Parts: sequence; C-alpha cells; structure tokens
Amino acid sequence: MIEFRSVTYGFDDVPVLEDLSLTIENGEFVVLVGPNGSGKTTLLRHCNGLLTPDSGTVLVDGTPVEADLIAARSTVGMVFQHPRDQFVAATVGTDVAFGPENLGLERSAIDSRVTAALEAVNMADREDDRIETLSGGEQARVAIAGALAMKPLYLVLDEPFTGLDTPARRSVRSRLESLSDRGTGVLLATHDLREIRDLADRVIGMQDGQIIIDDTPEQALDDCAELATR
Ligand SMILES: Nc1ncnc2c1ncn2[C@@H]1O[C@H](COP(=O)(O)OP(=O)(O)OP(=O)(O)O)[C@@H](O)[C@H]1O
Repeated sequence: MIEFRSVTYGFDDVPVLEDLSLTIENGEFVVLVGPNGSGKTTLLRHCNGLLTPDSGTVLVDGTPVEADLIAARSTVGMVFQHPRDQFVAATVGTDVAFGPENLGLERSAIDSRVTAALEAVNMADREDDRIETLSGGEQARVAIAGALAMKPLYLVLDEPFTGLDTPARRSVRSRLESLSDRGTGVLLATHDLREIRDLADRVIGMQDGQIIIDDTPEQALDDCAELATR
C-alpha cells in the first residue's frame, strides 16, 4: 500500500500539494489526471523519495519513505516522462542491469532479472542494442524494463505515452496491461484518459495540488475527460 497522509509540499514556498491524502492498494491500477501544473509529477515523485513532504508523510507498505529509501525504491519503480532522463548506460542490457547491480546481487541473479524484465516488455532480443538506436516506443519499454528489474510491487509512470506514435502507445499499453494482470500495482499520470481508462481500477483527478475526483473510471469519466483536456 502507498499512503499519503496530509502531505503538503511547495517549491520555493509556493504550495503545490496541499494537505493531500491518498491510499493506493496493492495491485490497483490508478490513473492520475489533471491540468498542467496541477501537481501530478510532484505527487509521483513523493512515492519513492525523490521529493520529501514539507509536512505530512508518505508510507510504502507502512514504512515512511524517508526512513528506508532503498526499500522504497525497490518497492516502487519509477518511469520518468522522458525515458532518456533515466538511462545510465549505452546498451539496453547494461542499462536494465544497473538497478539490480546496485542491490549487490550475484551475476546470475542480475542476468535472470534482466532477461525477465526485457521479456516482460517484449524486448528480449534487443539486449545488446545501443539505446540511441531505439525508437521512442522501444526506449519507453526499456525504461519500464529498468524499473521492473528491481521487481517492484508498484510501477509509477509519468505520462508514458507522451511523444509516442500509435503503435508504440499500443505496445506500452499492452505491456502495462499484462503487468497489471500479474499483480503489479500501477500509478500512471496521463493527459489522455481515453488511452487507459479501460485498464484502470480507479481515476484520481487533481487540480491545484488537491484531489478533486477519486472514483471508478466509469463514474469519473465525464469530469476527468474535461479536466484532462483543459
Ligand atoms: N523544480 C521545480 N521548481 C519550481 N517549481 C516547480 C518545479 N517543478 C514543478 N514546479 C511547479 O509545481 C507545480 C506543479 O508541477 P507538476 O509538474 O507537479 O504538475 P503536473 O500536473 O505534473 O503538470 P504537467 O501536466 O504539465 O506535467 C507547477 O506550478 C510547476 O511550475
């Protein structure tokens, strides 16, 4: 469970999240929508300690994130809006291996995690490719594989469809669907709710750093469609 308890956060004293409380259960597929600047990225970055609340607490499986950053980052995998921001190595396989290597695992365990993560995103045959040679959709899938190699319970994705063409969007979407089917929790921010609404268990709508909608996709759809296009 990821739990926000009365979280307030601001940049340079300008409030962005205001007394925000939210609970995401294991295995839930939650979509976060809201206009530009409503605080979606700021919320996501609290889930694994990239940002720390000014007041309030974020807990992952009952432990405050800042009390055990390594555990939080193993439990919550983060996929940034621009995959290039998160690559640390030149080739697909070495990049995906980076996280497990930092956990200090044996080589054989690292290799099997890399293989499984690349299989999960349908990129197993591209392990030796240089990242710069991949399409945008392939890079997005490698970024997801990098997070999966940490065997996270939750995957947090910030606008994973941005800049992708239709086949790439479909491919990322279907990877997320199968991960969710296998029990990985997903928290995903998007501007395009239509893309993902039939995968979601729940839709959260944000405005001005606060949650203004928290409902099933069916019930939230009308309000969120309007929010997402503002
Ligand atoms: N590093 C930063 N320094 C100062 N202000 C920031 C910083 N990052 C974000 N902000 C401000 O915080 C507010 C919320 O930004 P955030 O990126 O969380 O919104 P968002 O809902 O993800 O927006 P978008 O849909 O455009 O990505 C905005 O007003 C933004 O300008």
